[in-house]
Amino acid sequence: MESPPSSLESSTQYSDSSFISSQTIRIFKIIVIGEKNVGKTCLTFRFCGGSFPERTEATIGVDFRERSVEIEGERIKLQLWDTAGQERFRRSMIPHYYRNVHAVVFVYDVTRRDSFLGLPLWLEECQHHIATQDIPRILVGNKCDLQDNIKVTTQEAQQFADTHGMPLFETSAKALMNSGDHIEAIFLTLAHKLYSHRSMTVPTLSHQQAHTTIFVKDESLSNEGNCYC
Ligand SMILES: Nc1nc2c(ncn2[C@@H]2O[C@H](COP(=O)(O)OP(=O)(O)OP(=O)(O)O)[C@@H](O)[C@H]2O)c(=O)[nH]1
Ligand SMILES: [Mg+2]
Repeated sequence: MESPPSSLESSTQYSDSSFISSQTIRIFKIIVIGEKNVGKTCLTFRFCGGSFPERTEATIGVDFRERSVEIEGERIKLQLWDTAGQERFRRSMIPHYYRNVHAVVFVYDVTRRDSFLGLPLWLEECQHHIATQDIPRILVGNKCDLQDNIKVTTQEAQQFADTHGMPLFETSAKALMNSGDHIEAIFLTLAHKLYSHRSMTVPTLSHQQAHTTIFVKDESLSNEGNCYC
């Protein structure tokens, strides 16, 4: 599979184009994984696009989103891999998801117990495909705006997170949580972890905004004719 495009949806841009042409920038690959419909696309869109998408469709293969942030005076690029939750849309992509990954975001839906109870399988998959187990990982419970329908308590989620050595964030891609932008804070926390953890330095290619989807070839998708991976 080709490398993902270097420049995608982002709410942050450089203002000085001379800076872009003369600098390199560290790029961090972050995969966002979890059951279908937990809100992976909405969370990544919200962080990179700034808003809650009106409408989403099941992710097929992977969508790339990217955002530059400044940490302690250094501009770094977070490349978010918004992965497919549905088995048939992700099966053949799994090795690509995990290759050279720098951080993992596990997402569950606080209104769906199955998405929480399935987390051990996602961790197992991750463990199976990543050689180094010390990369930053975080757990995100999404859809906290649906307060009357919460099926996973903070306590049990925290216990699970503690057991697996991950910080837990409960949030909503839809609503503003607390006073500030909670989603922003979650990804920036991860960015700080990455900044002081490990890195990959590659030249920056472009500052144009774009958005690209890679479709996955899967025999079970009888009507999906195009494959670009
Ligand atoms: N109320 C509420 N709905 C949400 C939230 N996040 C996502 N949704 C809704 O949940 C549904 C699924 O969201 P997606 O972001 O497409 O889910 P996904 O995890 O990317 O799903 P797959 O791509 O199939 O794996 C959509 O109808 C969203 O509008 C949230 O924070 N609150
Ligand atoms: Mg999706």
